[in-house]
Parts: sequence; structure tokens; C-alpha cells
Amino acid sequence: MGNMETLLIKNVTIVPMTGVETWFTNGYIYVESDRIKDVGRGSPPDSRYSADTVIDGDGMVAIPGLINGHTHTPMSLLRGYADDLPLMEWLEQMWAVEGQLSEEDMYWASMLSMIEMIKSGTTTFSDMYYGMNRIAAGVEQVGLRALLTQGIIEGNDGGDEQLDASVSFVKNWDQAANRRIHALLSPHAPYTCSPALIEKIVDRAHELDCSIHTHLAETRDEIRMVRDSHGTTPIALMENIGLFTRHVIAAHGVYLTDEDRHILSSRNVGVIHNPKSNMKLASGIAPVATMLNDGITVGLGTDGAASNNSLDMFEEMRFANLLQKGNLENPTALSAYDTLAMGTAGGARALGIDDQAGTIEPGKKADITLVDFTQAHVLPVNDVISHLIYSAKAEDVAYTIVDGRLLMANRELTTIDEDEVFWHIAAIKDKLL
Ligand SMILES: N[C@@H](CCSC[C@H]1O[C@@H](n2cnc3c(=O)[nH]cnc32)[C@H](O)[C@@H]1O)C(=O)O
Ligand SMILES: [Zn+2]
Repeated sequence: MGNMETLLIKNVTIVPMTGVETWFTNGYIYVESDRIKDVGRGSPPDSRYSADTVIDGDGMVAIPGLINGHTHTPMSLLRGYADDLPLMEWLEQMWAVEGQLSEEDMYWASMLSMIEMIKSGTTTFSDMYYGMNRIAAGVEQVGLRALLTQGIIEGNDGGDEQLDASVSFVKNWDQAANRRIHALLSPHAPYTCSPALIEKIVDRAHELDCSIHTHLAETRDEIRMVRDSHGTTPIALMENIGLFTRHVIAAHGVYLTDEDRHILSSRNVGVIHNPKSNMKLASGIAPVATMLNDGITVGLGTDGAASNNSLDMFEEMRFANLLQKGNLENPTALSAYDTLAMGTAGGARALGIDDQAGTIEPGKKADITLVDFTQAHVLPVNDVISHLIYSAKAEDVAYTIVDGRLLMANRELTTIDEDEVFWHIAAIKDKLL
């Protein structure tokens, strides 16, 4: 007890996302070591004031740390590099440069992304790329929570070498960094991996007892390719292969039949909606409101910064909300609260980490984002949830806390040397692009 780090956030407005109450003012959060110990109203018990760190939350709103359910962090290097192309052509451009990246390049690019994510209040991200050993070391140092996986694209080698490397990665890194790191396996997509390879990946996931992260039902081209080669939809193909015998994080889910949605709602699948990437690549509009009505677990992601072109979850939530309303011509298609849920508690469920993150309540890990609510664009504070979705900006984030540790305090990063990262990024850009 005696040497446990303690943190008190007092006088703060709290959005717990537990489904009980929406928000309340003048609350406090007390953290012991990496976990939330106590959440309450008014003044905390006197003993709490002697916490090692006390943050006066007056004028701030505490939300569960935002969860970016699908990204490719090293792709921030390719931000603005090949815009205005459809997915398949864009991917060809990406692969041409990605083939030249060293693990060191990917590490610095991932660090650039981690800066952007911490500054915009993200506390957990779910990343698919290669070169993950260096990136995991970066996550360990930086302090974020992350689900990490090396994407497997079946080449001429049948993917065995990549699968072996991915399996080693899981063995080396799963549950590392005070269990902040979860390691997964990842067939990249139904059009880059054969059913035989995906079956092998599923078998290994069972042996390792790990989750699977993949891209599914993203574009009309994908639907056509899968129909031409397998006579079915991507979701039904995955059901037949047995992918859903594991917990699956499925990015996109833009094109879904009734049967597909039935499969998704009856299996342990989290669909990650990436509205900005889907719009920028002109992939289409995912039926998010329908999925939520069907009881499908839906989280939000940015996808990589080469198709977004930022990693800002406030923007992602706003786009998710407005896109459903505009597309369905229905102002009640998606509420602000349900949108915030996709960025927090729902995202945690989609990633299978809701026992640790996604809400502000005793027993959960202390992953908390404090948003400054004193700026003109969020005044007056008529409705906290409304402002978070329709008005707040990433720059309003003042504190980002993971496992009870302040990764950003009063807008200053504490675990990353920004200048060093920017220097490396400039050098890599000069070398490659
Ligand atoms: N290229 C690696 C696998 C990397 S996994 C991540 C891959 O996903 C690609 N990617 C990024 N966004 C998307 C998307 O929205 N759909 C499909 N692939 C994507 C990205 O360019 C990257 O190649 C290999 O050969 O083993
Ligand atoms: Zn992606």
C-alpha cells in the first residue's frame, strides 16, 4: 500500500460511459497505481487529498480514454503521399513504398503517430503493420495501451514465413508492459490471403489463445473478387473458414447482407468503423446505425494516416455521427452518446478489452482523457456529450492518462521527445520520398 502511486482528479465533470448516468459535475476520480479506486461526487474523503499527484479538474471533462480500433501507425510517414485514389490502386502505391521501409523507419513513423494520438486523447490503439517488434518496444516506452499485430499478406511463399514471424511476435509480446500490450494474428484481407492460409492462421490463434484482426467487406471491388473466386460474401467466407471461432476485430464492414449481419451479431466480433478512410478512398458508407440496432459490437478507427489523413478520434466520432444522419436523412439515426460509446466503451468491447478499459469506474485501469471545456467553441456547456461530439477539438485535450500515468500533462508530453522524433521523420522523408 505505502509505495503505491496515487492520483486524485478533483472538481471535474465526469462522463463515466457505464450506461448508468450520462455525466455529472463536481466529481472526483481517485487512482491507485494503474487502477481507478474510487469515483464520486463532491469533495473526496480527506485522505484522498494527500495523493502523490492532484489535478484540479475545474473547467475540464473526464472521459474514458479514446480507443482507436484500427490503424497502421507507421503509415503517418505516407500522409498526403497518394491521395484521391480508390483502395486497390492506392494500395499498390502504398506497397511500393512500404517495401522500402526499414524497421527503424517504421518505428519512428509509429512514434510520430503516438505523439498525435496522445495529443488527441487516445489511450488505446489497435495497430496492424509489420516491423512490430520495434513498435512494441516503442509502446512499452511511451506508455500507451495497444493491440499489436503483424499483418500477413500471402506472397509467393504462401505466407508461412510471415505467419512464423507473427507467431513469434505474439509469443514475445503478448501481455507485455504491465499487460498494456496485447498481441494478435492478422490475415490482412480476404483478397490477400487464401482460405487455406487463413485456416492456418486461425489454428495458430487457437494454440496461442489470441484474437485476430483483419480487414473485411471494405469495398465493392472486394465483394466482387470474393464472389468471383468463392461464390460468397467475405463475411460468409470467413464464417465457413472458421475465422469467427476466435474473437475477431473486423475493420470496415461497409458492405453487409442481412445474413452477414446475422453472422456478425451472433459471433464474438467487433466491427471497427473507419468513416474518414471509407469516405476518402470512396469505399462507401458502413451501415452503422443498422449494425448497432442488430446488436453488433461497433468501435471506431482512423485507419492509417495515409487514408485519413490524421489520427484524431474526435474527428472520427464527428464524421461517424454526421455521416449516418446525412446518409439516412434521419437526425435520430445515431445519437451523440452512442457515438461517444463507439469511441470508448463500445470500442473496448470490440477490441475485447472491456474488462480493463472503456469506462470510468472503480476496478478499471486508469485510462482517462481530460478535455478542456473553457474555450469559446464549447461554451456555454448546455450539454457535455453534445459538445464532445459536435464541437470539441483534439487540441482541447489537456491530459492523457494511461494505467494511471500522465502521458500528457497540461498539454506537455512526458514520455516522448518530440524534437527527436521530428528530426528522424524529416531524415526518413529525405531518404525515401
Ligand atoms: N505489407 C505487409 C503487411 C502489412 S499489414 C498492413 C497493410 O494494410 C494496408 N492498408 C492500410 N489501410 C488499408 C485498408 O483500408 N484496406 C486494406 N489495406 C490497408 C497497408 O498499406 C499495409 O500494407 C506485408 O507484406 O507483410
Ligand atoms: Zn486498414
